[in-house]
Amino acid sequence: MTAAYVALEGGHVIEGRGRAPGTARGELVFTTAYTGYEESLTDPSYEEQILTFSYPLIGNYGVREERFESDRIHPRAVLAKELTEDVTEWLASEGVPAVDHLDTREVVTDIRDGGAMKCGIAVGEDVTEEDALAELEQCKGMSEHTEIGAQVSVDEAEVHGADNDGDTVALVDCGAKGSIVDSLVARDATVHVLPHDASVADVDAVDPDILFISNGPGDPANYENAISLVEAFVEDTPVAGICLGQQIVAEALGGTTEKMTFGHRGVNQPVLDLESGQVVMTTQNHGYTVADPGEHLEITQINVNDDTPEGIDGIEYDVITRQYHPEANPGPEDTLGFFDDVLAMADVRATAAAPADD
Ligand SMILES: NC(=O)CC[C@H](N)C(=O)O
Repeated sequence: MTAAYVALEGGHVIEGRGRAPGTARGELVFTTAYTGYEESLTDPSYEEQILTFSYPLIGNYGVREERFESDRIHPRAVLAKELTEDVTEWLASEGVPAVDHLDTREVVTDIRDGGAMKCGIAVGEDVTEEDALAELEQCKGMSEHTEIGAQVSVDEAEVHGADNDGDTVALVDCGAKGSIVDSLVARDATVHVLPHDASVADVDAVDPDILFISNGPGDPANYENAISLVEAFVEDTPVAGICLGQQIVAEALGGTTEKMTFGHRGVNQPVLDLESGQVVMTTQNHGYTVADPGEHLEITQINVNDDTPEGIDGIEYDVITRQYHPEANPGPEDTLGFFDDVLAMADVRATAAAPADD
């Protein structure tokens, strides 16, 4: 059996069965999602993290590229109770260490008690506990990954839905999931996916109806350029954001963000809409949250479990953001209407700007 050691912050080492070999370090988090492992593993928001699946069997319906959210696996390593051959081969083919046959309840309880924590992993024929501890020793805290946006963003602008007749969206790619682009293109939008460090002139050049800030990994405070784009455009252009995007919009408009203890990761997070009183089930993957929306934004939706902000609207500006993932990959589709609401902001603007018809 291939040896596998998982060293947790504080020095506790857990042994498991080695599946995909290698060494890795990252922030240890867990997801309670029971389906959608292909979407989760290819979600760029998991960059620099080690992902524990609390659901006991991962890989039971194979691996299909059409379900991928990006072109590679983003977590640095994967832990589960049982990984199938299919998913193990996929992880191994991308050099991502994987461990199973360990007590994932113990790992999840440790994270719930201690918070998302640093972790080192060593998997292979000859590895020792010390190899995992050496990885742990070198592990940085999430907010120290100051260039994380560059690791996941496109380098050059891309256009999707070029032949569509609808709105033009400038999507600032801080690690965007593919299904966010697909959801907009399916609603007749032309989406210009711009690098995370796009300038004001780059955004102006596509003359967007909507400025959209994507999801992405790491600490929102490290996305200074995206924050400055929101500041530059919000007075004249409707702004939308998902997950990291909500946090960036809040930072830009005088709000603040903070790190949560262990965050929300799963596909059954209940969210209450404060106006309608309706609760919907949502997909989530975040470790930071908006602490204070500031005076230009109001909270419209909250998490039923812990009251954290899930939806935010602009007070005097056209802004809508969501902390959860309305694109629902994986996850329930209750929230897809968000994309219609975003694009409707452009229509309202156009109607208001049109000359009176009399
Ligand atoms: N999915 C995301 O966009 C995650 C946002 C941010 N990195 C967080 O962990 O809170």
